[in-house]
Amino acid sequence: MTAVPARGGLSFSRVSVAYDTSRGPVPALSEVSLTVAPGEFVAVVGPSGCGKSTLLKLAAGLLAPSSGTVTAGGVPVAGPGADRGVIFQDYAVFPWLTVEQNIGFGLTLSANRAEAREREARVAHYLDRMGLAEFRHALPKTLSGGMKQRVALARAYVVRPGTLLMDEPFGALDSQTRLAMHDLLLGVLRQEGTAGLLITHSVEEALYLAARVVVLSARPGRIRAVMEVPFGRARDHALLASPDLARLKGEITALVMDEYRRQTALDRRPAA
Ligand SMILES: Nc1ncnc2c1ncn2[C@@H]1O[C@H](COP(=O)(O)OP(=O)(O)OP(=O)(O)O)[C@@H](O)[C@H]1O
Repeated sequence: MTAVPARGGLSFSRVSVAYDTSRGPVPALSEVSLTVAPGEFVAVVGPSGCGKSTLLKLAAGLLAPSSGTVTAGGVPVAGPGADRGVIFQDYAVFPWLTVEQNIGFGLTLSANRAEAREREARVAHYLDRMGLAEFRHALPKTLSGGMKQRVALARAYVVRPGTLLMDEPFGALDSQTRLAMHDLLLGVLRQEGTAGLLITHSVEEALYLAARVVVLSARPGRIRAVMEVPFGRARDHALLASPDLARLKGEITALVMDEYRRQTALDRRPAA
């Protein structure tokens, strides 16, 4: 197969975020510098509350940094854009649209006749791959949580964004569906040359999907470690039983637990 061009990509340069609250500023990220190359998929792990979602919101253009710069595809992020597909953990689907209309939503506006045919084919492809073909005319309220999340994933994939931004997108899925969705994502990344940033609590998921795993420190999140994942691009389920994966999982889990303990100690400190 001819290699597809690598697309998308992100750059965070010395990015800090402090949220304004009634109790004063809450620092969430501190001096984070990270590059996701075009076509590269990077996972971020770290203790709860360390700033992972904040990092993703910056890339999505839903939040501006207090200092530092964020670019997507080489362009400064000034807000949300079609070049970035965002998937959150909470099945963000439109309740008044059918499954099929939800999946095709991002394609509707630009459709001329040739595009409309292409659009239908793409929507049908993802309805099928997500196991949702039978439910194409169903409204989201009639679907399980896991099915709604598959609709949200399909809606992001179908528009072929250069960069996918994913915040715990597989957390609510049963373990078999999760594995199937991992493989589908790997296929999308390979076929479309898509770059991405994945936030996950699962070190194993991070290692199975990503080229690099970033460990964030206790709040305010700093980069504690960046681990290269030495498994190449072709991943399969045999990897999950490999000693190499187990060793890396152990190393990364130890770092996350170390930061978790620091975070817990910080949270117990009386407010100044
Ligand atoms: N809108 C907000 N206003 C004030 N503080 C916020 C806001 N959003 C997040 N925070 C705080 O910023 C810190 C980082 O939050 P963030 O959601 O990025 O962490 P996280 O690593 O994604 O957490 P989790 O793994 O639990 O989802 C937390 O202390 C959180 O309470």
